[in-house]
Amino acid sequence: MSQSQPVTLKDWSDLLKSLPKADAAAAQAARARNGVLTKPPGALGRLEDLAIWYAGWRGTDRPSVESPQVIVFAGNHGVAARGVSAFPGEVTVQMVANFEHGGAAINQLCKAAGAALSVVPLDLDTPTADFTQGPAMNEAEFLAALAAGWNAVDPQADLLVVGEMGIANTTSAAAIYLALHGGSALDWTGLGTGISEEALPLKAQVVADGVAANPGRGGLEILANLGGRELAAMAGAVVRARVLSIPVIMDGFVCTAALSCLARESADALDHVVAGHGSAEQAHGAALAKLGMEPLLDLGMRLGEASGGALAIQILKGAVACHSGMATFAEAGVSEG
Ligand SMILES: O=C(O)c1ccc[n+]([C@@H]2O[C@H](COP(=O)([O-])O)[C@@H](O)[C@H]2O)c1
Ligand SMILES: Cc1cc2nc[nH]c2cc1C
Repeated sequence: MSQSQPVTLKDWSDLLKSLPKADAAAAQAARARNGVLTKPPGALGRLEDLAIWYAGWRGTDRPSVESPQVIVFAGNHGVAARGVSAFPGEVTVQMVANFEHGGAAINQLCKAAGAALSVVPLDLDTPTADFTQGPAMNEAEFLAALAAGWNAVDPQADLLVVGEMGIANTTSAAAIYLALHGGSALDWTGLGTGISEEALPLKAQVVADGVAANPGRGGLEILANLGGRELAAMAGAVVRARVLSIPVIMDGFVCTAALSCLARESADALDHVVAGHGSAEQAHGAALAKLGMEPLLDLGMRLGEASGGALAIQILKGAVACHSGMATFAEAGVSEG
């Protein structure tokens, strides 16, 4: 589908309200095929619905996963200066170099999954503003980050995983959840890269201050005010994937925060997205529940950098391989129950 790139905030908001739907006929045909494959009905559990979901978005009842793309967006946060992370802000740029040299977990997980990795650093020399003092990004900065996400998607990919790197961005994510869902700052604040339990109240106070300083409650508004460039870019990439009919696996706590802002703008915005894994960050389960999503994996991971999403590619590949490659009862001469 040729959808021109949104430019203004109104373009983004209009597009979110008129997103393309899955191919219902392809999904129906895939459901019928699933019903005659050589297995007891339902015996492949969630893999069955996963394959049908993928078929609907790819527009064919026997799809395959050949060209997954993983994108890691990186951004720096003004709020890092508040002492909310166990690591200093310079680790963001250092880890980007590590991604580029192949030394990070995500490099190995992409290799293992047969996925292409794109690394997109976003103005790392210019951290976003400290959101306890006002919006993290102005409109121009926010639009540039959304556009960077849009442009990073390979139109030839048949699956997209988005993830991020950004010291202090679990503070940003917690503030987004508080703004979206309410409750108390402590409900949404966790240990991130591994701050001490003693440091948690200070982090929660920064989260509360950020939400108090930024009263807007629209999804894009919250993303601009409390997010960061890498969060906005993940959102931009996921919208582009939707118009290209590329299904998406999302990563953990930070990724889910960014995409939850899209769901606030439009209830069906994440229909082409599944949750790759449940992060160990304590509020991720509640955040996924708000989206009505269950993660594919739950391995106690809390790394970010798209790692949980990249690992989940292998689950999706398994689901789609069974769906498209298995024999039917008729083909195999197996008696149905
Ligand atoms: O997304 C998650 O589930 C997640 C949970 C904990 C930490 N992270 C990663 O750790 C960094 C943010 O942690 P922090 O403590 O600096 O806010 C950032 O680079 C994230 O990719 C990510
Ligand atoms: C070393 C390190 C690696 C990461 N990868 C994603 N977030 C990260 C945060 C740190 C601190």
